[in-house]
Amino acid sequence: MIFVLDVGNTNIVLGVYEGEKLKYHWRIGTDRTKTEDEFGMMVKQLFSYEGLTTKDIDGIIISSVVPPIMYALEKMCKKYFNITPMVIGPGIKTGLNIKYDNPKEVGADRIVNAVAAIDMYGGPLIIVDFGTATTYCYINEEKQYMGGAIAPGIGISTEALYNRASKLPRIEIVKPNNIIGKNTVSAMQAGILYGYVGQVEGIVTRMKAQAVGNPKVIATGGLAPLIANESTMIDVVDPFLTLKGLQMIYTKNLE
Ligand SMILES: Nc1ncnc2c1ncn2[C@@H]1O[C@H](COP(=O)(O)OP(=O)(O)O)[C@@H](O)[C@H]1O
Ligand SMILES: CC(C)(COP(=O)(O)O)[C@@H](O)C(=O)NCCC(=O)O
Ligand SMILES: [K+]
Repeated sequence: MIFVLDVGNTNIVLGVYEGEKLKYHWRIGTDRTKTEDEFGMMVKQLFSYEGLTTKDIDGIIISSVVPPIMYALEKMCKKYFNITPMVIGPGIKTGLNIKYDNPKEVGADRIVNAVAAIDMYGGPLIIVDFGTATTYCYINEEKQYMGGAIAPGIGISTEALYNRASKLPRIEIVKPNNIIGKNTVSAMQAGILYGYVGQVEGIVTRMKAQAVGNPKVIATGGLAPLIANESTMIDVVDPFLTLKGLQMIYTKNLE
């Protein structure tokens, strides 16, 4: 079995694949202060809850957009699994043709998502990832990664709102009963949810206007289901797109 880790700015999503099947998955906070031993104990506990041990794992692959956490994570892999992990970056084949000014600048999560989505859905594609940031990636009909857009994510935008406006509370991001809010909480929920739906529709419409063919729109990330429920523009929600891409890239790099 292989162990895959997707390190985002808010959460680390971990998975165990047996062949092409995702057998287990977990989500933990991206704590930049944790040591290799703390990560090791956390992983051991998650594993043991499922009856797994570190000895069941033959290989590890990590994608990260948080460089400061990598020292502890890589050390954890060596100490507790006795495995040097593959890390998405220089030296790892992805097969992706990247048309960014500087291809090295593209976030590893965006690359991994693109690899998985191209394999599963072909091109053209628009991938929307609702993470700390909301990213939009356009993949053309020739399966080239053309670039995209990066916007502040739903969670951090909501945080900015209550941090900067004294009378606005911290709220849960859920669908309100009405677009016309009758109290502060539901007015904020309406603004955030429908504001985001509008952003997605606005950006996707503009990207589609430039695209050749009709790109399929794939959504992933923590809050994807909530937004997808409110919009007909999202064709597929795939919460495990990044984990799938990691499994595929691992296999590609074994030969
Ligand atoms: N299952 C969930 N339910 C509700 N909110 C979530 C869930 N998972 C993540 N979030 C929220 O979505 C935002 C992005 O999370 P995530 O997709 O894990 O981001 P990243 O990949 O940047 O770490 C965060 O604000 C987080 O609090
Ligand atoms: C845009 C991101 C911050 C998204 O990260 P996330 O929301 O998943 O934590 C990340 O992909 C990143 O740091 N990218 C580098 C810049 C770029 O892709 O152009
Ligand atoms: K992510």
